[in-house]
Amino acid sequence: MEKGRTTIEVGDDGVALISIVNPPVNSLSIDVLYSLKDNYEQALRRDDVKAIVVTGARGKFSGGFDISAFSSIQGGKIGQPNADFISIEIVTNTLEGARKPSVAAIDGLALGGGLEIAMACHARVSTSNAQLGLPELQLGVIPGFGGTQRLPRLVGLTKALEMILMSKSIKGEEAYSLGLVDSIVPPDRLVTTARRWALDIVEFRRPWIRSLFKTDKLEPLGEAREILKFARAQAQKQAANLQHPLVCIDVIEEGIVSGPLAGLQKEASSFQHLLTSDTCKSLVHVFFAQRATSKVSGITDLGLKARNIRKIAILGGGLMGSGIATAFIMNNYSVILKEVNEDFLKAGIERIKGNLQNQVKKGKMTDEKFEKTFSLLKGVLDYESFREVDLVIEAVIENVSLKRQIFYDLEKYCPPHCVLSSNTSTIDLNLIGEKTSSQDRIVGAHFFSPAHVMPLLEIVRTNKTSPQVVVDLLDVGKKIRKTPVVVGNCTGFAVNRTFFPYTQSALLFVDRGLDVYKIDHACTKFGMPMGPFRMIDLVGFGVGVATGLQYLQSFPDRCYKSMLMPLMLEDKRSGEVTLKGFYKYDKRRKASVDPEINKYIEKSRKMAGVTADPELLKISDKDIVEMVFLPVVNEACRVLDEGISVKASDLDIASIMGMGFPPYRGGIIFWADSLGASYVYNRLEEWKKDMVISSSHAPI
Ligand SMILES: C[C@H](O)CC(=O)SCCNC(=O)CCNC(=O)[C@H](O)C(C)(C)COP(=O)(O)OP(=O)(O)OC[C@H]1O[C@@H](n2cnc3c(N)ncnc32)[C@H](O)[C@@H]1OP(=O)(O)O
Repeated sequence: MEKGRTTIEVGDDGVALISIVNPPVNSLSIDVLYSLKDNYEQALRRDDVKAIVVTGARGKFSGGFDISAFSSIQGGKIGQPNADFISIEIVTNTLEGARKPSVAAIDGLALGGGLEIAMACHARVSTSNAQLGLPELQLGVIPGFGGTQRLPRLVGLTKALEMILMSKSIKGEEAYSLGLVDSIVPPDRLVTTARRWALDIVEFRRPWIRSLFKTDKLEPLGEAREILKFARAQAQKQAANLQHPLVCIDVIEEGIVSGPLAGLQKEASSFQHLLTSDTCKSLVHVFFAQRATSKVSGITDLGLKARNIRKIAILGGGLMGSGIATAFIMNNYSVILKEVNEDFLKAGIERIKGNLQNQVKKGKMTDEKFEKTFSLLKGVLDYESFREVDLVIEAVIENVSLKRQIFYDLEKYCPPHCVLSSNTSTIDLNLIGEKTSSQDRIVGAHFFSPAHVMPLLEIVRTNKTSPQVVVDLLDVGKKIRKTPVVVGNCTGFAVNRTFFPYTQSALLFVDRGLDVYKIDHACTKFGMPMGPFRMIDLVGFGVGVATGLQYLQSFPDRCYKSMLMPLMLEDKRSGEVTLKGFYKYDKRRKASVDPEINKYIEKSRKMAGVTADPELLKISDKDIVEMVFLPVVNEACRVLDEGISVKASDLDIASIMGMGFPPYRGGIIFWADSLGASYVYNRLEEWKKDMVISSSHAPI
């Protein structure tokens, strides 16, 4: 692979154009940074150079420090970069401190270290579409090349904190209005404008600004301290387990209180320290694992090109179908929604309209865009208009014979190139396609609810699904901004199957004496958005019991048959929809504990023939988390062993995006690896001995 570098080209106007060249995103490898320093020094030495313009090759300024180097540093393959040297010697002394002015010409990306280089230049010219930001916190580190010091001085503390703590990037236009860039120009005039700007600085027609020493945008000290205090409280509230946002705030504060040079020193040492933290290792793993999901051996390496899929038909306008339709129209696809009668169709269309109206309410969609998006939807009651569709997604209720009939009909009405997919979350696709001779184009497109919000798309292939169909769906998934994982066919597929022990073990431990709310609390403290019981309430007991039955049929050897949910269902407690489940809910759906559940628990224990073990009441949150998640790890290993998932990292992404597993723990398998295989094995063996699991009563 070619090494990253920068190039230098001196024009007749006396401007040296230094370009960052390191495809695909012009990341800043150590080679690039040293080459940047060399070329700057050359420009400063040469008498024919009056000023410098820095830009990125092929319309991208830079995507920031080379993240692949993070893994190499963490794995000990290469030494730690000297952040002090890069930030102070290269970025501050050589670039910002140069005795010739420089201007950044920004197109495409200026992220992380990329924006930090641009901020060290004496002015910035940008295109309106450029994307500027400091997303380092997403990787478990903080900006390390001066970003914590220069951004607040360019845009003010409040905006800088918002951009850094939320890893929020902004477009060129907004950057201009904030003062982060000095001018917006079309791409074809970018470099010429930047050259002219640099010469104007030489000729004193424009100011020569060193952003590190700007003070006009900084709030007065007292006010700044209040803003930082608020930011600290917010950071702790949002992710109590994370340290690096707090470190970042400390570093920013240091610069404000003790001056920018002290701030730079603290930033460099903190960056260096965080680079080898567990959080950074996990988040870097997640970054690459997410990108690896769309590289599927034996499918995406065959040289197949995705076909142009434009017309989509969706069967079923229930919660899932309407969510899926929303996801497609929001990404400019024409969608036909089919229902069985006028009333259902109307309800489905209303749901989709409601989803879009929510976007408008949240300020994410204009009224005009709403009208345009909604007009992409067409409701129908028959298959006539299916003759031209490229992709069908069936999202009707989980009933095998109904689905079988639907696919039989689809084969008759849809054109032969049309991809026939099902959104089933559990049913074997071979059964669904049994009556057809189109099994090569039958595939699972399993979305997660709410489908227009949740980022994961599980693409399920059977032994007969053609690679072309998978390639097509991968492409469509990307276009509707989903992260796809390609998996094999079995009950529950990869994601739900891996996670079914999450609720199973929780139910088992409640029968054995653990407290429902203590389990949920331990899981949320670990970083889950909600514990298993709150999740069951949200999904609804009806679905919970039905899927439990499916697992019982497919995996009878390892299903725990708790009576707790069926008992509660008998009393019409079925979760959040009935305002009563494991929790009780007020009208605004706020959950609170409900002592009434104890009577069901007692009954359930009795039916299981067990008495509560008082020892279990004393166990730590760490033990609870392991008791709930290690069985999930065990199932994940089975899923890998059977080839349902081909890469462990796919399950990491699925656990994060489908189940809310905390990304800063790297995903279910990455987390298990951090504990070690023998530790996981020994703990599971321990519990197996302690708890002889009865299987004599009705399923969950
Ligand atoms: C000291 C400094 O303060 C520290 C830093 O700068 S840390 C780095 C800060 N920068 C970032 O976090 C940006 C990370 N990258 C991104 O968000 C996105 O990749 C992007 C917005 C740049 C481009 O997105 P998109 O066009 O969808 O393409 P995407 O598939 O993500 O990336 C394209 C390729 O570039 C790679 N890539 C992207 N950013 C990279 C980076 N900073 N370093 C190394 N590789 C990078 C990806 O791994 C991917 O490689 P692949 O094709 O082999 O899978």
